[in-house]
Amino acid sequence: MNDLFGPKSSPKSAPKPASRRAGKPSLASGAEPGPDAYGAHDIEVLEGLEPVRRRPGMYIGGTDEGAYHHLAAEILDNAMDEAVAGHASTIEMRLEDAHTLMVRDNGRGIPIDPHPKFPDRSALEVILTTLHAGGKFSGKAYDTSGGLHGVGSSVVNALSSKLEVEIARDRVLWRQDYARGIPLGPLTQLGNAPNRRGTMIRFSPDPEIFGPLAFSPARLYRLCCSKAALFRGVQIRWSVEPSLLKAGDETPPETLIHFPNGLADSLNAELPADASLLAPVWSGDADLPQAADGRTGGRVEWALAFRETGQASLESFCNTIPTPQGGTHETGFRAALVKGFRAWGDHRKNKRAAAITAEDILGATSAKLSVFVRDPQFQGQTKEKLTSQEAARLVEGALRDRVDHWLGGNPVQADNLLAFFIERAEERLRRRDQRDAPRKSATNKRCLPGKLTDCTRSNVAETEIFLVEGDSAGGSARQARDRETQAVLPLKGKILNVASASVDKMRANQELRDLIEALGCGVGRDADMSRLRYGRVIIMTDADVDGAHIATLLMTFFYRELPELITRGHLYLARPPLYRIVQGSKTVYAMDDRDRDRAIKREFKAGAKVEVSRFKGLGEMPVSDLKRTTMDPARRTLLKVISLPEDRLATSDRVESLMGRKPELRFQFIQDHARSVELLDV
Ligand SMILES: Nc1ncnc2c1ncn2[C@@H]1O[C@H](COP(=O)(O)OP(=O)(O)OP(=O)(O)O)[C@@H](O)[C@H]1O
Repeated sequence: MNDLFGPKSSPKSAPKPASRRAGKPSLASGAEPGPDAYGAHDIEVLEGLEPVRRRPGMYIGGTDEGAYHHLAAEILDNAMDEAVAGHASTIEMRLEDAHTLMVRDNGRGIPIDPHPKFPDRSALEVILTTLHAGGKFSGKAYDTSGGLHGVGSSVVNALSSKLEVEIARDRVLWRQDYARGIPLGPLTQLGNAPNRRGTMIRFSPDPEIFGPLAFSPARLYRLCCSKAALFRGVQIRWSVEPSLLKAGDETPPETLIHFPNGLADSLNAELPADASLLAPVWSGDADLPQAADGRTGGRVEWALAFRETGQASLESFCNTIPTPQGGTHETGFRAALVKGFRAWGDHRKNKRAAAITAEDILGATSAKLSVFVRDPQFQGQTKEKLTSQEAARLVEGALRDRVDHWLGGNPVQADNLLAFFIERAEERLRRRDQRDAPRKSATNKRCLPGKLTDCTRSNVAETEIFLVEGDSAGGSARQARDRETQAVLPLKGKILNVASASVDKMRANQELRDLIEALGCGVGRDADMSRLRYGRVIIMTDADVDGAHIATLLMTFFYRELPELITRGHLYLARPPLYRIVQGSKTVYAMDDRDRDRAIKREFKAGAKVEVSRFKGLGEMPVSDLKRTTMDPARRTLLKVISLPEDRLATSDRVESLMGRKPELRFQFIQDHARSVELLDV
């Protein structure tokens, strides 16, 4: 076996090993290191703030826009820590020019007395020029701070072409200036400051590190809003030099940001006006158990909006630091919610509640969670994930009781939510079973696509399947459907154009395969209508040009591959509205612009205000509207797709010219008919 560490050349010619006894390595005579030899001289020891400038990514996660704005967050976080500790009430952030930001607080001010370990330097200078210097290690000066590592300010200083700091303490104002982490002079007393206290930092990120990047007013403003929502005891005065706001930028040039109801205020502000909520926003806060030494154990605060439709989200924070990658506080939060709802199910003797998971709840919820804990552990300096083990237990413990109380105090609401989550859980299980079915049983011949949400009734004539455009519309349709008779199959975007595709390409296309499997009756020569699994096949796409295109592709597919679906009258088009028009308690839906204008003129009182909303797509449409206008058999209108026998030849020609392999025919048709197109929705 080769000795991996042994000499590569023959023992005879090998240089003698360097002596270790001398205490200092020596080189064998005549063996001067060549210019390429790797030795001690290659090992650099970076001192002071040099490592930050050489490897900024390690401290701020990179040198991109996110990292650039992370510098602002570091300074703002220090001011927030001062506020959360009860020493500051107002923070000011001003974007003075595209590259210069000023942050000021009215807290205690960074200490300026000489540091005991470095008596010739102020604590301020030590903080700004030394890594791992800070007042948050012991927990004496701050209970639950976002700062932990003692590097934030020094990193900002190292990466700034200039940084000015002013401290107002004991009615005296001090100032020191830095460039790239190096003090430009001593800390100097500027004079008396009888009405001022706290810290002001003005800095400009170094273009040598960040190139041409600049601050984004919108991003900084959002940062201030999200911080202010996390601590109701603080107000943030935001301003930006107005010339930095581009046309159309909705960022206010100056405003006072304050959320007296904390997370609930900010969640409400972010929810779309027409968000269909299953219950009013639920928010609250609770203390975490005290530490053994009697000091505060911290707090947890939450706000939840249970949504019938729309995008689910969970935004979490620890000690005001955003944790986009979640962590242990989220684990505790999820556990408290799921256990709470299952317990409510037990209380209601509803055994089906046992199937609920945290995903079933949070997959239909916009939520915010903020915790304040002592000595938090994060992953890395950018602190994107909380890893403190005890946070899960503390948060779950504090929240569990509150969930129980809330559900018990609002039983009707609790029952509604429970039913909704059970339905989500059962649907998830059904999907899983459908996916696993062919694997579980070799005798099960039918292999239904995983995306299909089937209906339960066995009498085929009474059932229908909705072919919908995309997963988001699929989600809404699943909620709006009648589970017994209506199935939903979401199709991803535009399906293959079968009129111009080869048979092999068609067979390989997953969307078409899913569709064929769901219908169950085969296509082409294999088609057997007696095996069709639904009485009606309904194409339901958005009421816009893309939707019409998808519907056309589907109709072409059926026309070519399963014509009997049309000739026997099984194929339909749903007619979702494009507009909802409301005046007082009256609501009217309109299919298109003309319909809308006519409705406004004829159906509503003239002069009074009407509210018109345009549905961006089926996925955005509130479930109740989708059900009422498009899916409920008692109230909807469907268009039946027909092909008259005498027209078949003409239809076939037209399909070939519009959808087939000869684009020149399509072009000719568009030219011939361009004048008859009145309105194009693009
Ligand atoms: N605005 C401020 N008011 C009072 N003290 C401050 C302020 N900003 C910074 N300090 C003091 O300076 C110390 C160092 O701050 P720095 O930002 O370098 O690190 P940190 O906040 O302790 O930890 P982290 O590196 O995790 O942010 C803080 O611990 C605090 O004692």
